[in-house]
Amino acid sequence: MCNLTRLRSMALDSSGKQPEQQQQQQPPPRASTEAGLKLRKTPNEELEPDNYEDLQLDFSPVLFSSLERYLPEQVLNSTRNDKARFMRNLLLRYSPETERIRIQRHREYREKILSSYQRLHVEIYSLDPASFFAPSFLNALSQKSEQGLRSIMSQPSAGIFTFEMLNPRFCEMLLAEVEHMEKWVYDSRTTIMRPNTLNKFGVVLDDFGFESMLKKLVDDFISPISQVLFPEVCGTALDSHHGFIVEYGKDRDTELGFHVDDSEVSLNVCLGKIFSGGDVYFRGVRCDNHVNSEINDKEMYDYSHVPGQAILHRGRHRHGARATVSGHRVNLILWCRSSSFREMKNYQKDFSGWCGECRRVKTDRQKLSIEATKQALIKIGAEKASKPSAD
Ligand SMILES: O=C(O)CCC(=O)C(=O)O
Ligand SMILES: [Fe+2]
Repeated sequence: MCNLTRLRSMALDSSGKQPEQQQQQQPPPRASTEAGLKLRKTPNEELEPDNYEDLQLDFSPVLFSSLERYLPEQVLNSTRNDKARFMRNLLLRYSPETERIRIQRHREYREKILSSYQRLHVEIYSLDPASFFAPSFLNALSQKSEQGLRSIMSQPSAGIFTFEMLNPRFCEMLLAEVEHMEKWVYDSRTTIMRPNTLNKFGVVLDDFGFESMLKKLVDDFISPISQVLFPEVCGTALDSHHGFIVEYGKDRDTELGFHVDDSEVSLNVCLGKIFSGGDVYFRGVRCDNHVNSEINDKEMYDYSHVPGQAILHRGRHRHGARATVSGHRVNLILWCRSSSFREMKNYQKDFSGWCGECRRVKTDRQKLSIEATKQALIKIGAEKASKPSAD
């Protein structure tokens, strides 16, 4: 066992999405609008809510689908856009002032990018598997079987999967696009919104127009793969994401502190360039109650990045990145979330299936109770002590 420095939960600060706890909050059930319409006290369980994922909204689309079940009849009968507008206004009305300002700033930031950023490689904004992916990845997926998928996966440590994923040409184009974005940010004197609370460099791809491409990547590839590799969190599907670039090297971030991601599953792909150092270290999966518990030796795993190669791991798999000692390392990170898992987690008490510490405690308890039963049986003479007697 070794000691652990206190770990941080990475939260978003600029993506326009809510940190985990806030995202799960529902507005007060009797919240009312300016027009005086009241939300239902209980959700309409029979209603099949609309999907809001393709709309530019200030809150998670999943939140809109959940909230729709509380809408009064008068609003339910209107169009999807009208319902979205109604719910957005309601959510804004019940958000704290600081949150409202943050949402407004983020909206203006995206609008500025949309109206004046000129894309360098237009072709990488729509998913094209044949040109994005490495042949081995395409080939494995074309087999449409678990065996085909597992044939390209290495699992060097429990719950960490590595595989060749991206084509070198696609990596080059995305790297060039990122440089082009940074130049635009500098030239236009825009204050860039960073990916999360730990990275001081890097850029959110969703803000720069990659949202629908990344959504398709999650829907068609990462979600089905995760359903096979992580059934405990992806039983249904991954239905939202936060996609960004991290950068390390001289004049950039050097390393990344020990943390867990705000995701069910995280994809981390190295795009290049030439660098040394920058290994990612993993230290076991933990639930909220045990993020700072000790490390078991078996949970220690260090991974060296290779351009084009991906790591897929649980967001709750504690990790950090060591210093990039020379050169420039750039990675594509995709935090993928499942709303159904998050809803379930609210009342799911037993995490022993996936948290290393819950599992250890449960096993210890089982051992103790087996031993206690044995001792009780010995006491009442129903069983002999384990050591055979001399005669
Ligand atoms: O630098 C890396 O490879 C890890 C990045 C990471 O863990 C994150 O951004 O959440
Ligand atoms: Fe991370």
